Formats: sequence, C-alpha cells, structure tokens
Amino acid sequence: MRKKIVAGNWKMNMTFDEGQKLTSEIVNMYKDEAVKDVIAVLNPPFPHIFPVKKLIGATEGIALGSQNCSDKDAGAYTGEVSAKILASFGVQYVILGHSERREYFKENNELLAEKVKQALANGLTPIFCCGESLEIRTAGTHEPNVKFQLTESLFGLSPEDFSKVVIAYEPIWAIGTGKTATADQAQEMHAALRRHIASKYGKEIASETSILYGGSANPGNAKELFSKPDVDGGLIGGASLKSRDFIDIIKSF
Ligand SMILES: O=C[C@H](O)COP(=O)(O)O
Repeated sequence: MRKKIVAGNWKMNMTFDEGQKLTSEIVNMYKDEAVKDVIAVLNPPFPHIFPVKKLIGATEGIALGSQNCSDKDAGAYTGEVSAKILASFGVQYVILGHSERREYFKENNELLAEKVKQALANGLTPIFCCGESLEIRTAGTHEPNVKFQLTESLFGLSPEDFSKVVIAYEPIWAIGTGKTATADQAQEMHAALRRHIASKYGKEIASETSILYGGSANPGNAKELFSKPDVDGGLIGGASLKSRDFIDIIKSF
C-alpha cells in the first residue's frame, strides 16, 4: 500500500516566532484530532530546521523536510547545504525540482539528477517536482513534457533507489494562482506518470510510488483531489502556512 503524504512547503515565509507557532499548532492539532495514516511533512526554510525538529519531537506521523539540497557532497561551496548536513539534523524529506527553483535558480534536469542522488545517498526521501507551464498545457504537449522531466532526472536510478522517491505533479499555471487543476486533470496526469514509471520500473514499483498533487490545493478542493485513485496526497504552498487549513487538508483523505 503506497503512502499518503501531505507536505507543506513554506517557501520563503515565516520568521522564527511565526514558524514556532505554526509548528506547535500543527503538532497539537495532528495529535488532538487523531490524524491517522497520512504523513505530514513540514518543509520550512533552512534556519527553521533544527527548532522545528525539536517541536515535532517524536510525534508519530509528522516528518521534517527541507526545500532544497546541494548536488555536492561537501566542501568549499559557500551558501550551499548538503543532504548529509540535513540528514544529521534529522531531516527525512527534501523537495527537489520545484518549478520556482527551475525558473529562478536555473536548475535543470541534469543538476536535479545529481541532487536526487545526493539525497538518496544520505537517506533522504526526494519529493521530486514536475509540471508544465500554461504555454505547454495550451499546446497540448503537457504529458510528454512532464514525462521527460522524470526520464531525465530519475530514470538513471536503480529500481531500489527509484522506489524511495516521491513524485509531486505541480502544473505551474496552478501554483499560487488560485487556479487549481480539476481533480480529473490531476488524475489524468498522475495516471500517465504512473504508466510512465511502470514502463521503466514495472507495475509493482509504479503502484507503490506516491504521487502528490500541488497547485492551489486548499481545504475546499482537497477532498475531491484526494478521492482520485492516483492522487496520493498534496504538496501545499499557501495553505500550509495556516495550521487549521493544513490540518483540514490532511483530514480530507
Ligand atoms: O510547493 C507547493 C506548490 O508550489 C503549491 O503552492 P500553492 O499551494 O501556494 O499553489
């Protein structure tokens, strides 16, 4: 049975106090409201990693993630943070290939393949993002476009390594725009990605791969999105900054 995951991507938001308050509220609600069978992953900016980890403590079902890691192992790379350092602070997941990293920081499929390798070599679970622009969606070439991102960055992995990766499908036109993909559009792409994974790694690994949806997901649309057979959770931006909304999304399963 593949895992259900709802990951909150705080992006470049939250001061220290705000992050502490948000985390405490999420941890308390998750426990008090007896959330079960859905892993919540908090992905704060780097300085929050250690204090957020302390607040999560040993809470079963809540994990810590980061929003990026270096493609390098260690050394003189000013400003970079390696997967090894993150793992040593208790980080379990890392978001890689987010469209904002691809667009603003010029991360390409080749670089992302290296980051994925670093994450896996250090025991982190990559949440590998893929998704098409509005232009590509309008041209109708979204399916081959998104499959290509997986092929280029992930299909060099051994079956054993690939089976540790989580995929997040995030149509760029739906991120932060309030314009969610319909549940049917999400299902169509998730099913296509699962078939693509099966063509490389076989049906068993494909059926065990968690594929999350991201892009203006909120408590009002999560239930319909999560009701689709190939949607295994969400990568949540804006709505993950409000504890009530984030927990309500988790409880939409
Ligand atoms: O990583 C999260 C996605 O970019 C979605 O962001 P959003 O929920 O604010 O649209």
